[in-house]
Amino acid sequence: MSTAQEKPPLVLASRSESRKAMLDAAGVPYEARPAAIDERAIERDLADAAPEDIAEALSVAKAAAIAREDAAALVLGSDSLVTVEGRRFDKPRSREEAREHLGFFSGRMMELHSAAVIVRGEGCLWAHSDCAHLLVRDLSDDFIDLYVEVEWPAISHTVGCFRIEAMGVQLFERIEGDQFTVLGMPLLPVLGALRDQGVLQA
Ligand SMILES: Nc1nc2c(ncn2[C@H]2C[C@H](O)[C@@H](COP(=O)(O)OP(=O)(O)OP(=O)(O)O)O2)c(=O)[nH]1
Repeated sequence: MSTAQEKPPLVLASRSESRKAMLDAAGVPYEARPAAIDERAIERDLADAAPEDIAEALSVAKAAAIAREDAAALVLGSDSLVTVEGRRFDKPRSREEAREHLGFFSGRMMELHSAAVIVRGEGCLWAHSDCAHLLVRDLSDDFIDLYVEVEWPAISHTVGCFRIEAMGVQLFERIEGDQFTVLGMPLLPVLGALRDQGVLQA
């Protein structure tokens, strides 16, 4: 007799293909359930907070939204945001906005903050944030036009207007920091927390 499908012990409160790809590649059993939260409203309430605190708060909001629906679930939430010289950038809403963002990034240092949390019921069991530094080279207008034509609409789903695993790598002179943080989630600390929670074999 077939046994009921084992319910994966972990819920990823995200629609992010990048985060799902990281967990899939790492062999982490999970179920993805995107959280419907108003990120912009939360960011407005946290306008003066440090970027890492905003990323952590958004991660908690996503995970808590799912945990409210399923009190037994262990829920992983994550968020990434980009700042350049103190100015925060969300995902571009149009080709034109992507070109504007890239024009501002040119020649400047980008900070990519990625946070992750684990929530069960009302409680946040674990939280972590990390920051990577990406030095954007001087970008010509012709390059920006070509880049946006090639990478749109994929970059409409990414903070910083780039996929590092695709043509986005051409934006940078130097990258300092964890590769997974750049991809959108501090995976190594997440795996450690999942071992502590018994989701993964220690
Ligand atoms: N493929 C790819 N995605 C990246 C890269 N850097 C950042 N991202 C993605 C990861 C996230 O999906 C997105 C950051 O936006 P958010 O943190 O708001 O997550 P998103 O709205 O995608 O999903 P979620 O809110 O978690 O349901 O940017 C990269 O280099 N490559």
